Amino acid sequence: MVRKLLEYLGKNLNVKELDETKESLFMGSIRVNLNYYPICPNPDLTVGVGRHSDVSCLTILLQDQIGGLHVRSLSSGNWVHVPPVPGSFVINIGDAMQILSNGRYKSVEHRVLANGSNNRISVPIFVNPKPESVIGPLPEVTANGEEPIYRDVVYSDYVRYFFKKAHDGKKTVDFAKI
Ligand SMILES: O=C(O)CCC(=O)C(=O)O
Ligand SMILES: [Fe+2]
Repeated sequence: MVRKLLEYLGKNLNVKELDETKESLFMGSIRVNLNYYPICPNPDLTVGVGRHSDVSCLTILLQDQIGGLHVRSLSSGNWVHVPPVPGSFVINIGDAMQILSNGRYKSVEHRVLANGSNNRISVPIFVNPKPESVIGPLPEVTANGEEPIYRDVVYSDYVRYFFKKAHDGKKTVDFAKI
């Protein structure tokens, strides 16, 4: 499924096929997290997860029936609840895809609200470049003379920068801005 999605997203970027090089950029390493959000006695004073975008190319998220995930609308800036739909995944674009696509795809800012009456579990699968990959706007994207707006960065440096600081919305992407 991930491969199909990436092939489809790649077509829009002039990437004809997911050869070995592209495979290591788009899906060279996978990380699975298990998130547990216990009932919170003070949900109004607490965040579940602060606002951030994922450093992945794609995130495939399985959430339970409780809800609480919000994504930020690019057009209005409003937070939009992502209601759980049984048997479905939430698919999010991450920062690596934004950088590789020279900003054509935008990583989604999201957060999780604390819940005063239910425990919640979520399982994100982060589909990432290989740690040692150098990521920057793909040659297929800039071939038409489009100015790159991101520089080349080693993916593990990008991830290290993300984890060094508190969640701060979409600011991590600035690390790769020219
Ligand atoms: O729990 C969720 O729905 C999302 C968690 C999340 O954003 C993350 O682990 O990066
Ligand atoms: Fe996330």
